Amino acid sequence: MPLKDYLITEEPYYQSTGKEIAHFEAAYADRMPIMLKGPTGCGKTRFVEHIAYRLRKPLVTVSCHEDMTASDLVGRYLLDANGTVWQDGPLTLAVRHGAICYLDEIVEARQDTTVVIHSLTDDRRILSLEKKNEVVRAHPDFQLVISYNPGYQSVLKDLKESTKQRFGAIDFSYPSAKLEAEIVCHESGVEQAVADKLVKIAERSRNLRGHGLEEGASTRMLIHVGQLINRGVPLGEACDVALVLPITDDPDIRSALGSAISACA
Ligand SMILES: Nc1ncnc2c1ncn2[C@@H]1O[C@H](COP(=O)(O)OP(=O)(O)OP(=O)(O)O)[C@@H](O)[C@H]1O
Repeated sequence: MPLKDYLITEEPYYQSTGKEIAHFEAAYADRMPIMLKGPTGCGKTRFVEHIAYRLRKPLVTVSCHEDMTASDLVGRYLLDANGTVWQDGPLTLAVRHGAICYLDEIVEARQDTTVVIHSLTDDRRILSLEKKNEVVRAHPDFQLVISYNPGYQSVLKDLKESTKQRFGAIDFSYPSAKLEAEIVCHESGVEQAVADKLVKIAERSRNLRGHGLEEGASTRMLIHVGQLINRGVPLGEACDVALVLPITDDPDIRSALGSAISACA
């Protein structure tokens, strides 16, 4: 099994927040490409890990960035003692061997990269390795999943309509307060009462979105705060280190967050 290192053998902890598991599994039955939409740190990656485990499929994850080229995805010739050898990139690996390929923040990647996925995400289901002069037909189990944060997009940096329209989409947002507190307890080890406070603080920070903050505190940030508290750092200081300072440099917003923290602590 060439992709055995990519199989998730232990069930990743995931709290479902709606019908996302059923919708994904229905889409997977037809290998429909899926886009996970939502803010940073709200559980998209954890969800796809959980789904890959449920479906018993290997998961190949690629974090996209602006310097990423098509070759980083599909592969390239490398020099070795015997001359040049072809090395499959992560996408080609997934296509050949039937993994779920998760392209995180694909909009960050250059246009030539996004175009590579077009022939894979319509009924052709093929990947052209132009440098190798090979066309790879997707394994029947292959599925493409991308993530997309609508908050970050601008006219200059957005997926082309012809890319978007190849995907079904599942919306993610922060979990309800009760669920989010449960997640923070589970992931950081803090008590319920502390997790409840952190979730209240996060809610207040999310209300500042569009009023000086690009995004409010994510579930991931709350877990970081909880982890510091678990190491003996007082709540206010933990919030400073893992929430206020990373999220903004604006003194007014820092002070607004500080007041929210004092009110909830
Ligand atoms: N529904 C959930 N069930 C379990 N854990 C969750 C859930 N939502 C968030 N988490 C926790 O929050 C952390 C951050 O979530 P995750 O890495 O999945 O975010 P993301 O949406 O993929 O972020 P990014 O867009 O920045 O990659 C996870 O490692 C996990 O600990």
